[in-house]
Amino acid sequence: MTVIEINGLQKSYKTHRVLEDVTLKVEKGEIFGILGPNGAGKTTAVECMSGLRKPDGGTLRVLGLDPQTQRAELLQRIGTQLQEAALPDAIKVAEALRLYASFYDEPADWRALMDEWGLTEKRRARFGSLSGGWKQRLFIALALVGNPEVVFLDELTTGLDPAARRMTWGLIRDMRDRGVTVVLVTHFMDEAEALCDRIAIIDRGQVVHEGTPGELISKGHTNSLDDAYFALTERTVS
Ligand SMILES: Nc1ncnc2c1ncn2[C@@H]1O[C@H](COP(=O)(O)OP(=O)(O)OP(=O)(O)O)[C@@H](O)[C@H]1O
Repeated sequence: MTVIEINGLQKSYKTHRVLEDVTLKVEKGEIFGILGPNGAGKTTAVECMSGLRKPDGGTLRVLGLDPQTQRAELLQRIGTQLQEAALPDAIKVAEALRLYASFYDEPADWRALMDEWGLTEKRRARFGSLSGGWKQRLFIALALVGNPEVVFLDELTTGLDPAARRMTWGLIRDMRDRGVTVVLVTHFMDEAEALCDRIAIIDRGQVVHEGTPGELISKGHTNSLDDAYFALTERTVS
């Protein structure tokens, strides 16, 4: 079942055309990676999918809904990773989960979620006192508190130490195993190779390559996604 269908998506900021013509499909229950260089338009595309930005052209459906005209309904069914600035430093872990659960008509049991994601021991800790890894864990739990069918994660593991990244990968796989569709923007090729069922590489506002990690590696005639990415996008390391 297709959960996200985008055709010819266009978006400009004033005169700067960021998305030229993005076309892609995301299927239910997959981890779908979006890769591409800085400024390629990855975040803009994800923001259009979650209704945060209004596209200038093309068609876009998420769970069969138009993110612009049916945003309220869509927000009840998707989860979006918060940016760090979205939470006040003084809020406690349990308070944040309870607060975000209150935004949804049919939220998950936030106490059970807190437990499942290992956050109970930190329930009285203030957000500002958490390390990066614990903050990410809380962001994942908050993205799931509305019982979403689709979750958007944008550079979730940036800034994490290797152990925290690995732990976060496990959490993302757990999400998929519960049937949640995950859209993951990342700059880490090892992460994309380890986690993603399918990947779209966006460059200069278009999907330039799409496929499973294995398909992209074969297409690039390389042995790793990292090498394939450079071969396929013809970018050189300066
Ligand atoms: N609100 C905005 N107003 C004006 N320009 C913007 C805005 N948001 C993004 N841009 C510009 O649009 C382009 C694409 O940005 P976007 O964040 O979508 O790219 P990205 O692929 O996610 O990049 P990165 O990998 O660096 O996070 C960039 O040139 C950026 O400067």
